[in-house]
Amino acid sequence: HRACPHSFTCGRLGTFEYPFTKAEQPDCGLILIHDCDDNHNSSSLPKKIQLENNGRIGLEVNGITQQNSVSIFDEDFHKRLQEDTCGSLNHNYSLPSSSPLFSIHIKFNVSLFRCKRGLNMKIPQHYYRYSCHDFDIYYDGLDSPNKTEAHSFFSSCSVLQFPSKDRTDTTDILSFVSAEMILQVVLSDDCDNCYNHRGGLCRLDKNRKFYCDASESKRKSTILKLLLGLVAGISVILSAIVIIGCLLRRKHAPSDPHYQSRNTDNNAIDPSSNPDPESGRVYFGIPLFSYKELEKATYNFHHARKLGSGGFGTVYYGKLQDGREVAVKRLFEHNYRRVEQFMNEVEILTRMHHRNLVSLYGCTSRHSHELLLVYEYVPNGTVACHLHGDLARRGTLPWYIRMKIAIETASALAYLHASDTIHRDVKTKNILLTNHFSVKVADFGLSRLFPHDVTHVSTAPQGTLGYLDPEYHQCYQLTSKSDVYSFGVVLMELISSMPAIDMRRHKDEINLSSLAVKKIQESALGELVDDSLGFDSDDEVKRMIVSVAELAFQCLQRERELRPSMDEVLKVLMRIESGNVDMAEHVEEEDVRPPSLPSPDWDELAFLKQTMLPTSPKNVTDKWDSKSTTPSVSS
Ligand SMILES: Nc1ncnc2c1ncn2[C@@H]1O[C@H](COP(=O)(O)OP(=O)(O)OP(=O)(O)O)[C@@H](O)[C@H]1O
Repeated sequence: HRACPHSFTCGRLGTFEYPFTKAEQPDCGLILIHDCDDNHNSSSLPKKIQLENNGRIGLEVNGITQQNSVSIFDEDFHKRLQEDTCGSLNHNYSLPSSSPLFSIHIKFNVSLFRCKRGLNMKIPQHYYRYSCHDFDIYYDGLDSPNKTEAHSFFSSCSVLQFPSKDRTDTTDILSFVSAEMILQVVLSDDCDNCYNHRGGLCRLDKNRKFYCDASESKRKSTILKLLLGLVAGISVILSAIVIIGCLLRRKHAPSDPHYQSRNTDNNAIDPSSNPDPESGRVYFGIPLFSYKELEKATYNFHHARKLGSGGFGTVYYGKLQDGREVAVKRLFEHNYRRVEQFMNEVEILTRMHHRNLVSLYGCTSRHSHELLLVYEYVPNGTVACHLHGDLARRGTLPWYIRMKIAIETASALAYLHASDTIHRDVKTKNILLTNHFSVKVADFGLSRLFPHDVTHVSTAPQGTLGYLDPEYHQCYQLTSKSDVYSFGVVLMELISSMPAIDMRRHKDEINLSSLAVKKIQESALGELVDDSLGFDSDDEVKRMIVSVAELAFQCLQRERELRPSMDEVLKVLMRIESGNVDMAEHVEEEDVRPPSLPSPDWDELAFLKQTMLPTSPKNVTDKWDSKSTTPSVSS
């Protein structure tokens, strides 16, 4: 398998790694992808996946979501669902039987209850009924995670499992159950050990028993052993000569105090004398992890465990000994500036507890071999990824989920601001999602605490192009209104599904903020809206999108005094979502109040009584008077 590449490209689907392999190289992986090399024209063949050796080659691959997950479309199942819905819902959906080398899981599985017809019962809240000739199907439109109550309620019915695109609230069974799904491939322990630790490839022998084909790595390790033996032999001979030489010199010369003291100093700084001093200690109230433990949890920072990279380091997936799944951020270099950033991030995060902020479980100490941060693992990718990245698929992020994302992000930012903290790098790549599409705002690496008595902090510009506050860029002055500006860009991304910067757009439209402001001023918001959201077909969705665009326009004002505060943004979003003008009484305490760090200035009552943000001078669908409040139209 020396000829096996570490990864391969499959047309527009991107890069795949083991256990996937091109059908042309079946020995290089466990799951074959067909027609990867057919990319010559736009109507190239759809790529197909073959889950079993000699099995059906029927499932179309839509994309790769994470290193071990693919998004697929089962055309046969789709046809059966459309043509004979009841027949297809009569039995569980099943995938080919698992191999001893790996198992395949459907990421979003939904449960349906198939009950005898005519059960005259009052069905639980959120549940819907779909009637067939011989039976009725009941399902939870919200697919709430706690099924215990439902299972006892439907105890006389059978439970069936089907794939779903995501967990969406739906009354239509044909969008709830879906032929589009994400498959996750998990290697067996033996195979995982073989591939990730021994550098081998997993194989089955004639009797379908596992063996690890590590022939090349064995050959390499034999050569290595021989080399090591040779080096060790030479070292022993050289050491013997040096020792004999020294003994002879001592015998013939007076003692040398300088030599002795240098020797002692060297011993004092030998790092190996204290190999793992940090394990189990606590720093700023958070646990310190030992480097070794994290090395083990991430399989020695194996490339296959890499979740992504940012400006400060690389993030790896890991599993701790106690079973917790974690994201370990490994900072690039151990120099002073980064140590400062690291400690800053640790200090801030330990003091922040909010349901929409990523939790920090712990870190290694500043004296450790390497600086590592251990975060809760948030499994469902970033908002950027769902909007215009690897996970983007038409219609999978309906408007009401985007609204929820906007509100939860605003809630996390309002909380940070109420704790006198500026995020500094608000962007859709820093908004992570759980499997239920709840927000976890991440990456406080650029945050700085600022004292109560100053209105800005003067510091070098940091942040990401496309989201940068234009005033901050000019004056190097940072206030919480810089986060509000960036959040305005996030709102426009949620409305349009376009990236904040796109070099392929016309030069005046490279920045989404400029494009958005231009379209709003031209009364052409409709041209910007992602056409899968129902802007033209659903009046309620249109009302919300128009109001959110109006709010985004205010966030994008060039002059920061004209921008609303994050509290105001949150309240307006909640009002837009509910359609209720008098929302003040419904603001939940935890939405903004910092529970562990109440600011002395914080007056909750005053906050709740605050009037709502006045609406814009004109509706965004009207022509905007550019003189009154013109946001930044340049980068
Ligand atoms: N807690 C986490 N759980 C799951 N994945 C994570 C977590 N934190 C980060 N990631 C993944 O790692 C990637 C890199 O994260 P990181 O914060 O280092 O950089 P970034 O936000 O992409 O860039 P920048 O350095 O500009 O902020 C993210 O895009 C995300 O996919």
